[in-house]
Amino acid sequence: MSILEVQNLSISFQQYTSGLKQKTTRVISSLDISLNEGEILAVVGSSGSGKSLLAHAILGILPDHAILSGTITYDGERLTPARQAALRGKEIALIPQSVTYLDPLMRVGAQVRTAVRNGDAAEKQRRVFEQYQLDPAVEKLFPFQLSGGMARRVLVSMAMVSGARVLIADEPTPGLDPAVMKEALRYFRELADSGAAVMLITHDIDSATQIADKIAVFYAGSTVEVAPVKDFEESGERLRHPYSRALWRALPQNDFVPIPGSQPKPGSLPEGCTFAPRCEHAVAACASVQPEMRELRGGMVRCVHAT
Ligand SMILES: Nc1ncnc2c1ncn2[C@@H]1O[C@H](COP(=O)(O)OP(=O)(O)OP(=O)(O)O)[C@@H](O)[C@H]1O
Ligand code: NI
Repeated sequence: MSILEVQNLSISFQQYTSGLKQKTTRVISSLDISLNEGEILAVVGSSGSGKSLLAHAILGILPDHAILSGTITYDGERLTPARQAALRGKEIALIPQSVTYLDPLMRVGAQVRTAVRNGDAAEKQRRVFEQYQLDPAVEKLFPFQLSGGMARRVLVSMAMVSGARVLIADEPTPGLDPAVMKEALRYFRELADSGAAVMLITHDIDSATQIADKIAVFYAGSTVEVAPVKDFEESGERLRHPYSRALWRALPQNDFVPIPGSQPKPGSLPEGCTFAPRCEHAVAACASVQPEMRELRGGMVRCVHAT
């Protein structure tokens, strides 16, 4: 059952260009996504495609100058800013992409303990530190005294002790050593198997295919495809969107063929399909109308040609 639904989400930023002139730049457009209990949805896509902004929109932590439209529902009820504040870190937890989200003035053991909702906080914090190979002495340290990898393990620990029903992990693994990374991924799987919904934002398609149930592919501020993980196999011929196939084929273990061109920047998005300028199947119509997301073979795709 779906626990979190994002419908027709768009996000823009209003920025001053020169003097008092304002410019509105749309960074996410008409994005739909849903998270199911018991499932891991991996979100992949290149840098700047809008993955972190989606996470921040769900948590209600976008910067003040962000303009948001569309609806986000949690447990069948619309998420308002007040509800987001009440659920944040409790029912909906984030492992942020940046370690600057730790409170600089609070010892890290105490920070992790504040995230515990049920049971013995001290005991849970000690156990989770052990699980992620953090020495008991780390408890007493402040964030600035941690290495990048340690800070990341503290962030993962905080989310893990929260007992949240929805976990959004934004690039949780870079800088972790392979053993700790494997442990974290295994734990995401366990969380999902115990009924939570997990959104794993990652550049690492390989890890995503190992633990996710579905993969959403982002491109230039929206999803171009949502596919069951089994479609990411062999040469990717079961994938629905030309960009997903290109992304899959560009991996070193596949053909290692790069995609010519680059993702358009917000503010200079093409009129029609955002991928059309790089797509070998593009026809005139692709350049004029942005395709709608539609269901196809047990997944979703935003391409008029996909069959
Ligand atoms: N506060 C902001 N003001 C203006 N533009 C922003 C702001 N935050 C993000 N953006 C723009 O929104 C777009 C999406 O950013 P986002 O951080 O969501 O990308 P991402 O997919 O998470 O990338 P990465 O993989 O590098 O983390 C980028 O073009 C970024 O420059
Ligand atoms: Ni990001």
